[in-house]
Amino acid sequence: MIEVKNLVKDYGGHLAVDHLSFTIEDGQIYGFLGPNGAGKSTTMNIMTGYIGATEGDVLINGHNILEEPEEAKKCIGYLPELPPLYVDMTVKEQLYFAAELKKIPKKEREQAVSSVMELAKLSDVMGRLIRNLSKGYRQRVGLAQAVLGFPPVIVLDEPTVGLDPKQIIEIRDTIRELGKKHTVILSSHILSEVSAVCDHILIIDKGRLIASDTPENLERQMAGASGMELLVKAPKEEIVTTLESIPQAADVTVEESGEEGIKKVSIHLSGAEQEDGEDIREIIFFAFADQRLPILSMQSQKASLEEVFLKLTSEAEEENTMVIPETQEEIRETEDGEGEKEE
Ligand SMILES: Nc1ncnc2c1ncn2[C@@H]1O[C@H](COP(=O)(O)OP(=O)(O)OP(=O)(O)O)[C@@H](O)[C@H]1O
Repeated sequence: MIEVKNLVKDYGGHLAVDHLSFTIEDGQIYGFLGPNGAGKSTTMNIMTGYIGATEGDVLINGHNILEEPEEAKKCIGYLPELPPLYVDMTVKEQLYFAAELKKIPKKEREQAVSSVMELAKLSDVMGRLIRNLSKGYRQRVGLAQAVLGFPPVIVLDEPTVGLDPKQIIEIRDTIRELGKKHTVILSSHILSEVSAVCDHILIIDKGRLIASDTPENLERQMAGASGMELLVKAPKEEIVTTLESIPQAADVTVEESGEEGIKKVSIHLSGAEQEDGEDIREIIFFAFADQRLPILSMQSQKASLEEVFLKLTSEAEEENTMVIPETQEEIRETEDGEGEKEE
């Protein structure tokens, strides 16, 4: 289990991570989702002991990454955004070198290296120099390196960035395979990427956690952003009056459909008003039927996960517009985020 408690990273006045807390349970695939600059890499770098935090704690299986870095790091394999590879080494040399750094006992190294080469499908290129490998193969070497020794937790920062569609599918399959026996945390700014492989999604924006749930629950939670579109044969006033009796119909627009006497009705449904088990389609149907107003068509519009993501991140944006830098100095700091640079 990983516990991230009240994590803060301040890059000289620019809060890249802003009091972030979450828990990662064992044996699941977690997606760390957020737009560019949300603070994903910074958080992952802190969680894996690459850089320090300004405030807060990270406990990996009970070991504090700052106080017991060796114990904590033993539990984690990390693929950073730019995998550290020696271009003058062959794939095999690189992996043996990584095995040595990870203190895998000498007699176990051969077995450890060959099993990760098999997992990352590198056996055919084991003798090639890394400088001669394609981006996709380099990524696989980085992944193999992270997985070496099969630590319980695997952290992957944007594992598919820059890969072609075939390579993306291959890496996803490998991640799914890893997820059977390991806790996997991967970051991405692409929603479809995360929803394709993850059991749980953490959405982060401007260094803050704005949602944490299963992909299904996130979609359900957003039922409020869903709506209905109807074609109704009735005058506008009667449509509006009929819909006034339905509390869930929060926002209604009635337009000409193009066909005489038929109106196009768009209903925005308010999630807060919806009760479990009730089907809004039936409620709307009977409301119009009672008034003898024929519905000619009815279509539900469910919020996609993409919309959930956009809505949540834009809500966070709106909240943030309240914080206006006052001095020129603050403006400059906010714009370039310069400060204590860490590599
Ligand atoms: N060493 C640094 N010094 C100053 N600011 C930094 C440094 N590293 C990152 N930042 C800033 O911190 C914020 C978060 O960056 P981070 O790389 O963690 O985001 P991210 O979510 O991983 O984005 P991306 O998907 O673009 O990598 C950004 O505004 C970035 O410019």
